[in-house]
Amino acid sequence: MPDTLPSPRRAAAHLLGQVLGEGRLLSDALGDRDHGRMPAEARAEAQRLATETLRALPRLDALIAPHLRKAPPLRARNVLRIATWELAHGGAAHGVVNGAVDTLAASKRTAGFKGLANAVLRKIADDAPARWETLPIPALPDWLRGPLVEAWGADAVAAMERAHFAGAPLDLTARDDPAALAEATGGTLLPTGSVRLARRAQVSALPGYDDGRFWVQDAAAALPARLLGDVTGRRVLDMCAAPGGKTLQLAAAGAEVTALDVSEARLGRVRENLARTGLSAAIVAGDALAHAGGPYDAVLLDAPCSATGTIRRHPDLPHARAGEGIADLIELQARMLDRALDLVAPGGRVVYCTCSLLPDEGECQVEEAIERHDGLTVLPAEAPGLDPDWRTPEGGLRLRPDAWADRGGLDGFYMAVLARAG
Ligand SMILES: C[S@@+](CC[C@H](N)C(=O)[O-])C[C@H]1O[C@@H](n2cnc3c(N)ncnc32)[C@H](O)[C@@H]1O
Repeated sequence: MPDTLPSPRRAAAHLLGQVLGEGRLLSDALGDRDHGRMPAEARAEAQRLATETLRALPRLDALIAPHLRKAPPLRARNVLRIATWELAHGGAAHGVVNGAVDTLAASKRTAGFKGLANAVLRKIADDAPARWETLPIPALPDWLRGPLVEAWGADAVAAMERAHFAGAPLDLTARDDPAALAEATGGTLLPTGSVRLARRAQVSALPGYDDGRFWVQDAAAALPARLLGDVTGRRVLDMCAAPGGKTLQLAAAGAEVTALDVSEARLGRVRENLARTGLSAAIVAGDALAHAGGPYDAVLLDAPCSATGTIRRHPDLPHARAGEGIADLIELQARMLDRALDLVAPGGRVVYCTCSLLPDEGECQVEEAIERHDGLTVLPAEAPGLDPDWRTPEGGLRLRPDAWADRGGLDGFYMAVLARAG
């Protein structure tokens, strides 16, 4: 990027190029130094444009395609996609078209497409808002759709795709008083104890942020720590802790927490979160497979996974990835679960969880662990507000994005409470 700071539209086009051209996750591209130089508001707007464009990509391409004889290169196509999203969502034609033309003009590589963009976008502006709702809900790519249809059926996957397209509300976990947080923020207190805000909000401007009264955490992601029950004074290992949502919950509930993670950089986020909330935990940087502490009264293993349960928030994921690496993650999850069972004291509990929609990273891991370990049992999951529909045959909980559709959905998650023989 040049010395002058890019407009949010140009920065959004760059982010799209990183995801669709380079196969990078948006969260990684957002961490690039050049992006970090932009003012916070422009950064947030660029992220919003890139995220919503990725969420709607097939619809946008369907609106653009009839007006093109030949697809322009990716950079120019991404500018057209962003502008089309804006036009379909109430953007004034004049401003959006000029913005797209300026974005193309800012780079030698795209300047030649100014005239094309001007002509195409003017035509799209005429009918995009009316046609938008008539277009199909974007489908997941085949690499993910196939296994999900096999696991959950075609109707369930269609419902998940609707949930992905609808996006996610903003969920908060209260440090100490969920009802007071709901009142202060104008949010809804969910049956499981999270506070849900229907509208987008600048998190750091919400009441109680500076005093550390809450942290952002999806309602599904807030459940695994709750499944450990009363942890007051208990030694708990949070085995894959960063950025720390579950560490904060455990510390707020009175546990003596060890927050372990292999990523020193990500542990920086845990430190920041602990400092803001005034909570404490022992932070350990290291590989969970080599961790030699303990024994612990309980272990929470939020294992690295495909993150396919978070597509509502991260619609870049199915575009940046094509299922590569999942087999390695499944093997790592099994080894980590074995390690967690070694580190917990006899009679202690291990909560295993992943934010994945794939049974291979959830239900199957627990079934296979039970076959590998004599005396290992699955305890019934207990926490306020659990829906009976979430319970699975092997004793865990399966949460899908299409759950709680009338309340705004949930991230996809799997979790189970395992007890080592005493
Ligand atoms: C799903 S995220 C954890 C989210 C976290 N529990 C929370 O609630 O904020 C998975 C984490 O596993 C960490 N990780 C990956 N491999 C690891 C390993 N071998 N040992 C320890 N941590 C690891 C990653 O750095 C990442 O922070």
